[in-house]
Amino acid sequence: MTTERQEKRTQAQAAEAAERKKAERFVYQDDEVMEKPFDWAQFSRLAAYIRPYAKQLLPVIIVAMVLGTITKLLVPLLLGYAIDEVGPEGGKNAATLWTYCAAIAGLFLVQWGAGFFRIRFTNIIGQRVIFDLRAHLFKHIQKLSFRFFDKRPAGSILVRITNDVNSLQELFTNGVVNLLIDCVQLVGIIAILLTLNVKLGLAIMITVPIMFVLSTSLRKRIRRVWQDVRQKQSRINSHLNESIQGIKVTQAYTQEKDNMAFFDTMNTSNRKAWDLASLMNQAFNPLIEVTAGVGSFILFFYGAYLIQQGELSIGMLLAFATYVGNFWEPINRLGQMYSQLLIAMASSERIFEFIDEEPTVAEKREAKELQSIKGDISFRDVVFEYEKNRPALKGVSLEVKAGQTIALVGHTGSGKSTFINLLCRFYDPVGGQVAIDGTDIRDVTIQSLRSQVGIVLQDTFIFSGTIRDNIRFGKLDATNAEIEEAAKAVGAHEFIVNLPNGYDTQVEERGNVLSMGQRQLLSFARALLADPRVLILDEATASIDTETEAKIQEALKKLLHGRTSFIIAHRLSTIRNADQIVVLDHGSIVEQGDHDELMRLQGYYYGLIEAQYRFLEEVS
Ligand SMILES: Nc1ncnc2c1ncn2[C@@H]1O[C@H](COP(=O)(O)OP(=O)(O)OP(=O)(O)O)[C@@H](O)[C@H]1O
Repeated sequence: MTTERQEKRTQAQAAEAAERKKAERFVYQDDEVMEKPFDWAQFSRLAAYIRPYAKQLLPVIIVAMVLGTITKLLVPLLLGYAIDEVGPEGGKNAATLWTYCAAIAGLFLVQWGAGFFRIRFTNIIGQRVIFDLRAHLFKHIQKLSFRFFDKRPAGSILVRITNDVNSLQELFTNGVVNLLIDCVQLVGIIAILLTLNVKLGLAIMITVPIMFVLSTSLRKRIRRVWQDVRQKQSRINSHLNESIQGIKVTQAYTQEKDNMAFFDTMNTSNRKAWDLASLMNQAFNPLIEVTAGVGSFILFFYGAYLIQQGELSIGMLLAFATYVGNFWEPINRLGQMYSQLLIAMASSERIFEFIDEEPTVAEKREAKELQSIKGDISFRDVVFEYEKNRPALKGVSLEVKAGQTIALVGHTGSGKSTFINLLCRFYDPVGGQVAIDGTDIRDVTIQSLRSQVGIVLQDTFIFSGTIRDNIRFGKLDATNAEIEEAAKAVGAHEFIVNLPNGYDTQVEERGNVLSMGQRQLLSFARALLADPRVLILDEATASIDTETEAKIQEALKKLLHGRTSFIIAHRLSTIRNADQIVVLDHGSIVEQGDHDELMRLQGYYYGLIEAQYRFLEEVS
């Protein structure tokens, strides 16, 4: 029997290990803490977003809140008095009853009106605050430097702008006001209960500590299991995102089955966490009800005794019963609110972490506008490292005359993209200087620099919108005629007019409906329209058909004409036509000159070209 059990256990352990191994393929870091302790400094920072609307809207909310609470507290009292006065001992007539009825109806009306205005105005404030916070965050993120994005996956940035901001929404729309209302209501009820009858009031309050202990200890556990659910859900989301983005690779390597199995594991674990969480929730609510039931039991039992003793009237007992009913509601809600507050604390901490991030490429206070440039570029002993003590450029010096075309070549990781990143000032060098027309690019405004430096990336980014909009991205105020002219100049017009809606054809995000060559031509048109004095081009490595290749070469000639250009070149034809070829290796310029000079040298460049020829011969 024992050996059987042992065998079963070993089998289970083996299965678990296999699952773990499978799960190791995808690692999703749960660096995002779901809850944080309450922090005043952070709360007041959040509250600062309310300030612009406070003067206008807060008075209405406060008046509505106070009116709503007072009327709610008055109703049971009036009910009690009505019963006592009209009852056998009071001896008043039906007219008194009608007066009470009218008064109570009036109170309900006021309560409704107050509730209406309170909800309306808190929602307005909540929405405005979230709108401002999201805008502030997005605006700030747009300004951040590449270093910031190097460290973070796009998904996690997205989560902060969407989920974290949303989790604050509930807090701002209802949370804070409800919290205040509940506190005021609780204090009010306790005061009324003790005033009406101290003995009965105190007797009922015995249940408060029980309720409090139950509520806080259980809620803590419930919070933890819900936290687990959220974490598992967020992992599923990350995996979904990755799976959809990488679906082509998954299908190409026929990994669907494994992928599905992994997803199943995550999905199951999420379901189990959910089951546990909802089970605990279900256990919690009846427990609260039972405790409330104990309160009611004390109320009626002890209340009846006090009536017998002549210390309490029937009306007051009924009033008590209504108050006690209203008593558990805020206590229960306060617990929920507390969880919400802790989640909001974690979210706001993450949001402020981004907002506090300073762009590493900062603009000097005294930065000048870079006037219309000629296009002379110099790199003077430029040193750069992405990570400490791992230089990506080791003292690079280069002089380029306006209008020249420079081909940057070198093995992968030699520093070509880094060179370009520094020229666009996506990063600042740690040593040396990059200058345009003799001016250090750190002394000018980023906007005036980048508006004169155009960049065409290898992986052309196509935004969702029309073809026309995508070209217009180069110059937002371009007319349709200018757009078509640019497209014609680079030879893109022909394929565009053959699309179903010509220039108005909708292309989805990343331009999946367009071929590689078409996307390139589109990005050339975009760059030509922008008409920058300095052009940077990361040439696509993928080979395309010879006809498109010829078109692209033709377009390139147009694009490069009359501007200083830097091309991370992969095509021999582009390299040959360059005025200067700069060969980089391990972050240093190892050779420099035109094609013939470098070939004669039979050095590094010669080796690169030879290797390319050999490769082409082997392939063909
Ligand atoms: N964001 C980054 N963070 C850390 N290191 C980086 C980063 N980008 C590049 N590097 C490192 O800097 C060095 C130079 O990279 P760079 O991208 O400039 O090379 P490259 O010549 O453009 O390569 P490729 O031809 O493959 O694009 C490499 O060692 C690379 O690993």
